Amino acid sequence: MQPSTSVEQAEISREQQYVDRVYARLAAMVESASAVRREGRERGLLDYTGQIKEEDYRSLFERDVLVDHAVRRLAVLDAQREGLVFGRLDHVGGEVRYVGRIGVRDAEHEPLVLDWRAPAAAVFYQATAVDPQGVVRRRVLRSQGQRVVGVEDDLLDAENAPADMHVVGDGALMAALTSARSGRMRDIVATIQREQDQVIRAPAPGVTLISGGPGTGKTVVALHRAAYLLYTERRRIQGGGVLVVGPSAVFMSYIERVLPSLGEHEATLRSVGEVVDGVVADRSDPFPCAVVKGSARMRQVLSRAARGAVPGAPEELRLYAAGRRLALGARELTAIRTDVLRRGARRNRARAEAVRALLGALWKQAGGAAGTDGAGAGGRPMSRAEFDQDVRERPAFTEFLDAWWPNVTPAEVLGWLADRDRLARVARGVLRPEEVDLLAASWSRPAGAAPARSSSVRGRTGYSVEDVPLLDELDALLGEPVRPVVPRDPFDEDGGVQEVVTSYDREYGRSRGEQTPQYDGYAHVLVDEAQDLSPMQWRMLGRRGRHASWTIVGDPAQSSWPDVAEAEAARDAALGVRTRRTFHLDTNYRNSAEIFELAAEVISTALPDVRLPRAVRETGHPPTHLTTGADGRPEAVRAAVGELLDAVAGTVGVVVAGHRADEAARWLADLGDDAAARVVVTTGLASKGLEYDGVVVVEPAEIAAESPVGVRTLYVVLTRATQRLVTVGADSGWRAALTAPDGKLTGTGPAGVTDRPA
Ligand SMILES: Nc1ncnc2c1ncn2[C@@H]1O[C@H](COP(=O)(O)OP(=O)(O)OP(=O)(O)O)[C@@H](O)[C@H]1O
Repeated sequence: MQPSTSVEQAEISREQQYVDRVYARLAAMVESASAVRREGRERGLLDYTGQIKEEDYRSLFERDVLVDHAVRRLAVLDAQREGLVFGRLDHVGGEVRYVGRIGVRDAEHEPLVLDWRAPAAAVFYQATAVDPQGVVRRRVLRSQGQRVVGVEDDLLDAENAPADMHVVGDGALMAALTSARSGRMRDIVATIQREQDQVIRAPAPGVTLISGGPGTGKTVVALHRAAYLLYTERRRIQGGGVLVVGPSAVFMSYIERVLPSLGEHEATLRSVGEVVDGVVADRSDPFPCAVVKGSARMRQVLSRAARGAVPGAPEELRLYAAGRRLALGARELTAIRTDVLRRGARRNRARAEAVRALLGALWKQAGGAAGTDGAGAGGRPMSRAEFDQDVRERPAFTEFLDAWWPNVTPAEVLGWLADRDRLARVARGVLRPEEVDLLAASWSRPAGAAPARSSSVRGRTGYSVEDVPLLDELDALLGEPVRPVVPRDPFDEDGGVQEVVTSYDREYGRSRGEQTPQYDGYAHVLVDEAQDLSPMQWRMLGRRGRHASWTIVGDPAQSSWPDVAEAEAARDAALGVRTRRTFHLDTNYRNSAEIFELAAEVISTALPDVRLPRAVRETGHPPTHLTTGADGRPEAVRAAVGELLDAVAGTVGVVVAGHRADEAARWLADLGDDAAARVVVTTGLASKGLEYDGVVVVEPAEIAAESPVGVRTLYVVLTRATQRLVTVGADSGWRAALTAPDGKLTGTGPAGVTDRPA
């Protein structure tokens, strides 16, 4: 049973034969789904003239079902070309099963490949040598395209292995972990570990909380869980959809291929700055301002702001009705507005109530309430209904109303708060004066600032990520304006027919790159890097998953949100009383043991009780520290990047404090095409969730100093590298200072570290 090259080649050829058979069958399945789609399209090419006949509707409906089914099928089949079959199980007694990204049956309906998510495939991930669960040998097939290039075996039950069974390969997991990173996350479907599989297959209802240190696979596991739930609960979940929320747009593009590679296209991926439909947040506020905007105290500020008078609104209503001059002054108008909105009414929904209150006040002034001298043109007393009708039709009233109680958008209300005095009034007793200054300044930035007036929340840029939950809160407080109900012809072009051809249109629309609409009532919400969410962000997400099941991924030790208790309270409010299931992952699959040792030392000093994961891989390359002096920084960084480009096959990340990002990009601008393709300059906060084969950390002390919880950000930064880590500092004091309890210098860096002057 010793591995040898020729034995391995023979095993690969044998597997290739099977894999070829599966691809041939897949081609036949694609052809038959394409034929169905063609037929559906042909049925749809009806030449309408005048009225549509009922049988045409039936035909359109059937076409829709056909196209819908065929298109979904093709999307699944098309996505699975690469490495379709990745696993094989040899059971006691000789039965062999193959596991793949999707299930494939032969023409007689016999299974050729089990879908990895099917219950029968679970054993592929769960069986171990201690508990083989009837499996003798587990084999992972490594492929490039449709070609099998390697096999990696685990012998789980030597006693039951037949004499002619070969066991080859060095282990699939190590091969996967040491392979070069491309800048896009890959799925791990072939090498999911047992404890990860338990999280992926946990029951759907309620809340699944996944914690674990850096690199423990939280993100990748959560994404596989989403694919698993879409498979096992397709009916429930497809109705509302899955929302996946991550920290940044860069992170979302880093993970965007994982679900499609698992055959799933149904999830909506949004960074936390893009959760509100149509709002594009293209920057983050500086830390002190972000902390105020994220705080739960903003609820009260916004609630007061949403109830305030519209700037420039008339302070008096004067009109002639019921034979009298009537007038309501500023105090009466304020009292009416306050009263209408006090009862929790949403401003844009409460216009009718405001009108009723105005009419009531005018009627009272006209003496109507006393029933004495309300009189029509001919001296006849006016009824209340006549009075109301009369007032409503007067231009003085309608013009007043449009100016006094217009529909207001969240963007407008946020814009009002750029006025410091107004903000100070609504924030009285809630925010400190210096906090008011920060916010007013952030909203009154001249160019690209949150616009003071716009027609809608949608389609605007210039907001910060921290503004987005505030806009969403205001949207909830203001409500959608009540629209007049226009009766619709159920068969008109824009109504009925559109409904009937939905799938056809959707498919056609997709090919033209159209966006699918956003749903607010998601069936499942997956939140990554949840430790960083502010209370206001939790409220925003809570509105999108009122009836959803949730998967929440986070690591408190990596948190950049200062008030953990406040954020947890907001999270608990968003999740309500749903059942919770918690999982903790303990193995760091990303970092080499040498690199993680340094990161562990840094975080343990700041958070002595932190539960650290175990890094499984040794490379023999401890981190290198370059001390540059004041002027040598650019040259040292360039040299370090050059060395890393030679040392690793994949990506190199250069991580700096926020204020150095532009200058660092300039240092590296002319390193050539290879560097342009593989090197990324990023900041501590922006590197969350990402990974690179080599990492250069520039001035770690500056990253740690960026916020009161900057040491946690530095911990994040020090855990981004898979293979090599270099730090560059003007002096070497940062290590001693960071790892010294109470800020005292210890004089020595962590063990196993190579020091070098640059
Ligand atoms: N079972 C596995 N097989 C192969 N690779 C794995 C496995 N589990 C995790 N990995 C790899 O480990 C790396 C870290 O995974 P991931 O980014 O999901 O970790 P994380 O816990 O979210 O990290 P962080 O908290 O630092 O963002 C990724 O490259 C991932 O593909």
